[in-house]
Amino acid sequence: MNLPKLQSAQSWDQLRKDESFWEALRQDILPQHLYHCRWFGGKASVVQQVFFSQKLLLKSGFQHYYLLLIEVFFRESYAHNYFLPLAIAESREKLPAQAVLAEIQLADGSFYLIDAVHDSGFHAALFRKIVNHEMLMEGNNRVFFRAHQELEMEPEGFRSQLLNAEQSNSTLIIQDRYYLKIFRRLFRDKNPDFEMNEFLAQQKLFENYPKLAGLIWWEPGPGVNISLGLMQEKVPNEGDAWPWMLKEVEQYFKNGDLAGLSAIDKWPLVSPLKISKLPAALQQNPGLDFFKRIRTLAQRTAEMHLALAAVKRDRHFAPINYNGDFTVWLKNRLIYQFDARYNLLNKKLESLPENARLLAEKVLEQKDLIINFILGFDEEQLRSLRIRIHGDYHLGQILIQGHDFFILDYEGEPESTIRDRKVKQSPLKDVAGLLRSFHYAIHAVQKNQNLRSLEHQAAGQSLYQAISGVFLHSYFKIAFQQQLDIGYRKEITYLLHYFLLEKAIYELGYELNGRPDWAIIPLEGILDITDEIKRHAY
Ligand SMILES: Nc1ncnc2c1ncn2[C@@H]1O[C@H](COP(=O)(O)OP(=O)(O)O)[C@@H](O)[C@H]1O
Ligand SMILES: O=P(O)(O)O[C@H]1O[C@H](CO)[C@@H](O[C@H]2O[C@H](CO)[C@@H](O)[C@H](O)[C@H]2O)[C@H](O)[C@H]1O
Repeated sequence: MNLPKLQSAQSWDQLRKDESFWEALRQDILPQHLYHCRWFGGKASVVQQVFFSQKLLLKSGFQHYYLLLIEVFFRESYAHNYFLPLAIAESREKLPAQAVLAEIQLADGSFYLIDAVHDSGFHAALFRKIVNHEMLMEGNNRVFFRAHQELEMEPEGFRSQLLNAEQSNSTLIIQDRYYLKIFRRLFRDKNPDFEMNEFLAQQKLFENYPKLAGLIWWEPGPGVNISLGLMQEKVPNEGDAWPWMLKEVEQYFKNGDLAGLSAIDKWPLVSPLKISKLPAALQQNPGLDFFKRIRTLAQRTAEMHLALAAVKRDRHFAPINYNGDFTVWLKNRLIYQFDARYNLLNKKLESLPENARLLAEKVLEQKDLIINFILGFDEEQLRSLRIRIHGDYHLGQILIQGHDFFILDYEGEPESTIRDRKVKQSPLKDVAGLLRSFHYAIHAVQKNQNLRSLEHQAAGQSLYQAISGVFLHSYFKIAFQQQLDIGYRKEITYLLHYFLLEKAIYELGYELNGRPDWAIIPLEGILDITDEIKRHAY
């Protein structure tokens, strides 16, 4: 690849002085470079201008790095802020192409200008600064590094690596003990992941999340906290719960007496079910051990919510009632989202495979029912409380450790603004997220293995209602015993229907934009839920 070239008469550590260098970087290099970055969320838009809103020099021994806050303006009249740390490298041999911005000729030599997350010296510098509680400062412009436990640099040398996952952030694994998540898209506010982890760490009521080890944030002026980094202890694990569930579902279809499993009576989507009441065929396959694990997952979910609901004094976390403002916000947001999805679906209809197109047409026919249901939300009918929730709860956010589960990534729904992600919601919204994820896993296996017979579909439905039922039974039991206010029975059913529909609509957009061959799953989900809504005649 032909790299752009930049030059300066200054050395790397004095480069601040050379305005023309930064102008060239801002105007000629960054607008193109951003499109190669995984974390850049504006790929579907056209970059018009890039500005540096802040620039600080980070020194660590003889190494120098520049920390940049960049503001990207799009032709579509909106803007994003990102964090871009810069380093120089003498060679680009071991670097992935997207790590390198330009070749640069400076007073102290020729280098490659790179994203500093690819430089292990930068990892060590960040960690050292966290360990020592350091601060970078130029006037009122400050970056804080704070450890949340006793940390030390390992004497026999520092080890780190950049996690190579499809991510919207950059994660460093440090000394194989800590995960340092560096937020790339920035907001003039605490990131919810940062805020929720700080809260859970102070409060010590919930155990099954990665323990907080350190934080990094930027204060460009008094009272402004821009979260830059969140460091947590590594949770030893056997992978996340998504592949685990896929494997269980695959086994289920492989081992199963399909005739018996598909003959099981159907029951409503959100009914709790005691393990001992499971039909015999399901007690054998996938088996009681599997359902006990689902019970543990429900317990951890309820414990997370109990911890998030426990503090009354902190206004960011104190549980609150439903009110008119919330209802207006919820309806507007969901109607807007549904409209956008409806139009997108119409636009993509012809390009969808035959089976997806048939489902899409059915979903399009449900437009009035869906809109009426969304607009029917009435806070006067609701007695339960709203709390801070996980917000993007699915099987991929849960790590498996032995027979237990750890819950990660409290950043909230990626498409929402930071303010929207912090709005207090029913904890049942998270529960609905996970129920959708169970549905996803079953349908993903059916899709990948082409298990499309009526028997396979009915056996899939039996499994889905059993997993959901066992999860709900256990979650409700703990919620009722420990006074987590999720509402009276009818309210719970209504809220679960509402959030199942909301999540499936969200997923439809996510899939149509990112992986259209998966769109069939939320389409099926929406149709299941609209059937239930019709049965309840809300
Ligand atoms: N503390 C941790 N312990 C073990 N694995 C972790 C930890 N934090 C993150 N991971 C791994 O990194 C992946 C991405 O982390 P996550 O917080 O979900 O980042 P992102 O918000 O960018 O998706 C997780 O799915 C998990 O596999
Ligand atoms: O990347 P994030 O963890 O923030 O979540 C986004 O990507 C998820 C896909 O990986 C998406 O989840 C959807 O697909 C999952 C299976 O891949 C499934 O378990 C979820 O239920 C389904 O919503 C998630 O919605 C999106 O925010």
